[in-house]
Amino acid sequence: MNAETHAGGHTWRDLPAAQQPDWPDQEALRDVIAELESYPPLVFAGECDQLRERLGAVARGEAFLLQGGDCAEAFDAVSAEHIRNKLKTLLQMGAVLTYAGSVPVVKVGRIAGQYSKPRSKPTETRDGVTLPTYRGDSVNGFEFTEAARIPDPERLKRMYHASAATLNLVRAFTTGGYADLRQVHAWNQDFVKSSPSGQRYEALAREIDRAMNFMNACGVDPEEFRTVEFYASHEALVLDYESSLTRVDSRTGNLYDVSGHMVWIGERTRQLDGAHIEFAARIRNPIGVKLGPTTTAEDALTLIERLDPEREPGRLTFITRMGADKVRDKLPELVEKVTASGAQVAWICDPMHGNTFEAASGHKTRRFDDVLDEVKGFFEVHKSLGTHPGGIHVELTGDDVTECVGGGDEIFVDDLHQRYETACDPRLNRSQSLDLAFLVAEMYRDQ
Ligand SMILES: O=C[C@H](O)[C@H](O)COP(=O)(O)O
Ligand SMILES: C=C(OP(=O)(O)O)C(=O)O
Repeated sequence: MNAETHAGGHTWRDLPAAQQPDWPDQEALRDVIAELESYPPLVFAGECDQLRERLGAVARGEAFLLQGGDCAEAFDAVSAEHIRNKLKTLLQMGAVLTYAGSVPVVKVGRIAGQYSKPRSKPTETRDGVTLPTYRGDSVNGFEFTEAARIPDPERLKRMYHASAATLNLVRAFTTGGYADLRQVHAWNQDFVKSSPSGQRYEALAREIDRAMNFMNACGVDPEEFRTVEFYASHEALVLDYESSLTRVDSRTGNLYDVSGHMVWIGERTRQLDGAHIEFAARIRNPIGVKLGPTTTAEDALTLIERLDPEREPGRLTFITRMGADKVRDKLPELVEKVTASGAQVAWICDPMHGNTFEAASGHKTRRFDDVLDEVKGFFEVHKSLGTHPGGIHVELTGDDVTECVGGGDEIFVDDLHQRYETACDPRLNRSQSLDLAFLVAEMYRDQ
C-alpha cells in the first residue's frame, strides 16, 4: 500500500506540485511507479524513528547535526572510491566536531537518493541552442543533447538501484570496521602530507588516540568504537518516486518514505498549500525544510502546524540558507517567534545555497569565506537569543575538486576549470570541508 491508497481522498496529487519533470510518456511513468511500489524498502522505519530521536537531542541542544554530501549524486559516480571518499570526509569532520567541539555529532549524508534537482529555469541555452534544463540523473541526462534532456521515467528505477548500491556500501563501511574510531589515522593517510588541514587533523587524531588509550585503561570496551551511526537523506523532490517508496509500517500503521531516513523539502517547493508539504505532513520520517531569506515568521509557524502539530523534538528541522549578507538580519525574527511558540525544532545552517555566484569564467562558485561568514552569523544569532545552533548542512565531496574558491589550501578563481566536476552546484572539497569542521568546532566550543 502506498501513501495515496492509505491516505485516500485528499492527497498531494490534488495540489500544485512545483518542479516536477514533464514526463512525455505518462503510461511509461505509471508502469515505473507500479514497479517501484513492488520494490523492497531501502531503509527500515525503525531506523527513521531512531534518527528522529537523535535529532530530538539536536533540537534540545544536546547534540550537533552534520549533514553533507553531493549537490547532485550521479549514476556514473556510484563507485567504491567516490562513496568511500565522501564517507571518509564526513567521518573526519565528525571526529573533529565531536572532539574539538565536545559534542555528540549526528551524521547524516546527502547520499543514496540525492538524484533530483530543482532548477531556477526550465531551459538552458548554449551557443544559440535551447534545451530543457538538467534536473538530476533521476530525470534526464546531463549531456547537452536533445535526446539526453528528455525526461525518462526509467531513470527513477535507476535511482532506486543506485541508492540501494550506495546504501549497501555505506552500511558495510559504517558497521564493518572501516568507520572504527581507532581508524582515525587511516582515514587521513592519503591526505596528510599535502594539505594544511590534513596535518591539523593528524594532530587531532593523535589526541583522540591518547584519549582512547586512556578510556581503554579505564576499562571502556574498545568494541564501543567499532561502528558508527550514519543516516541517509535527500530532497523529496520528485513526488512520484517518493510516493511509490512510501509504505505502511507494520509495527505502527504509520506511513514512512522508505527511500531514505530523512527527507527535506527545498526552498523552491515549500509552498504551504503545495503538494510537497502535503506529502511530508503524511509521513513519519524526520523532515527538513529549507528556509531562505524570503521566509516570514508566519510561514515558519504554519510549517510547524502542518508538519509538527505534536511539537515533537526531532520531527522537524529548519535548514536556514539566508546568505552571509542576510543571515544576521533575517534569522533572528524566525528563531525568536518559533521559540516563543513553544515549538522545539532543530535549527541547522546551510551556508551554501545563499552564497552562490558566477565567476567571470562562467563557473558557478562559492567563496569559502562567505560560507564561513554565514555559519558565523548563524552562531551569533543563536548566541544572542540563547538558542541552540544545531548543526550544518553542506554540499561537499571527498574528491579534490576545484569548485569553491578559498580555504586553507587556497583555490583561486583561475583554478576553477582544473577539476570542476559537479553536475549542479559547487561543492567544498575535502580540504575545505575539514577546514570548515575545525572552524565550526571552535565556534561551537566558544558558544
Ligand atoms: O542545488 C540547488 C539548486 O538545484 C540549484 O541551486 C539550482 O541551480 P540553478 O539556479 O542553476 O538552476
Ligand atoms: C536545492 C537545494 O537547496 P535549496 O532548496 O535550499 O535551494 C539543495 O540543497 O540541493
